[in-house]
Amino acid sequence: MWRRRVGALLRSPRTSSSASSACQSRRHHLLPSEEPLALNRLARLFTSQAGSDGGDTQKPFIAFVLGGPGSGKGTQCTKIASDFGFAHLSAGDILRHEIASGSEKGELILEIIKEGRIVPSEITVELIRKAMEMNNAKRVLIDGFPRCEENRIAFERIVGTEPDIVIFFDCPEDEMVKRLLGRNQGRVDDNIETIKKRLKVFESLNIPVVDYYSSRGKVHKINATGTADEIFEAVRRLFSSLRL
Ligand SMILES: Nc1ncnc2c1ncn2[C@@H]1O[C@H](COP(=O)(O)OP(=O)(O)O)[C@@H](O)[C@H]1O
Ligand SMILES: Nc1ccn([C@@H]2O[C@H](COP(=O)(O)OP(=O)(O)O)[C@@H](O)[C@H]2O)c(=O)n1
Ligand SMILES: [Mg+2]
Repeated sequence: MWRRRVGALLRSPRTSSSASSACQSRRHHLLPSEEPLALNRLARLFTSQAGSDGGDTQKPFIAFVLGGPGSGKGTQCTKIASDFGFAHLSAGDILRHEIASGSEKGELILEIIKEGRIVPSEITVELIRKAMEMNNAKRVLIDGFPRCEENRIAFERIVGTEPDIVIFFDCPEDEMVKRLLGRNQGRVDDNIETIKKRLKVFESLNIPVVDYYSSRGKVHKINATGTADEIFEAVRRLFSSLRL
C-alpha cells in the first residue's frame, strides 16, 4: 500500500519540534479541534479503499516542482501537463481556491499569503491530499510544494509517500522580480514589498528542501532563464527520459 496505514498515522507524532519551528512561529497552527476531524476522514478513506481493492492502491508518479516566486513553475507545469499527461496541482491555486470559498480557513490563508509567509502545513497538505484523491491521476505535478521542511515532513506523514522526482527551476532574483511585477493577475502578493518577503522565505526555507532532495539524488535542476519555450526544451528532454 503506497499510503501509510491509518494506525501508523495515528501513532506518529504530529510534527517533530524541529520541523514545526523550521517554517515559522506556530501562531497559525491548525486549530487543535480540526485534527481529529481530518484523521477521521482519513480513516474513512482507508476503510473504503481496503474494501474496494483489497487495501492496495497504485502509487501515482509524483513530481514536486520547485523554484523561486516567478521562476516559471506554473508556466512550465501547464506545458508538462499537456504534453506528458500529468495532473497539475498548484499549491498556490489550491490555497487561493480555499480563500475564494469564503471559509474561515480561507481568511487565515489570505492573511498569510498577503504577508508572503507559509500557510500551516496541515492545512496545505490536507487540501493537496483531497485534490489528489479527487483527481486520482497516475502522474501528478505538485507545483510550489513543499515550501519548507515542515511542508515536506507533513506530506510524508499525511500522504505517506515521497516524490519520485523534484524539478527545480533555477532563476536569478532580478529576473523573478521582473516577471512577478509583470504577471498582472491581480494577486495580493505580487507587489514589491511582499515579493521581497517571498524571496527571503524562498532562500531561508525552500532552498533547504531542495538541498534535502538533492542529497537523496532526486533533484533535476533546470536553468529557468530564456523564453518559456526554450526552458521547456530542457524540461521536455528530462520528461522524455523518465520511465513513466
Ligand atoms: N521564461 C519566461 N520568460 C519571461 N516571462 C515568463 C517566463 N516564464 C513565465 N513567465 C511569466 O512570468 C510570470 C511568472 O510565471 P509563473 O509561471 O506564474 O511563475 P511561478 O509559478 O514560478 O511564480 C508570468 O506572468 C509568466 O507569464
Ligand atoms: N506550499 C505552499 C505554497 C504556497 N503558499 C502560499 O501561497 C503563496 C503563493 O504561492 P504560489 O505557489 O502560487 O506562488 P508562485 O511561486 O507561483 O508565485 C506563497 O507565497 C505562500 O504564501 C504556502 O503557504 N505554501
Ligand atoms: Mg505559480
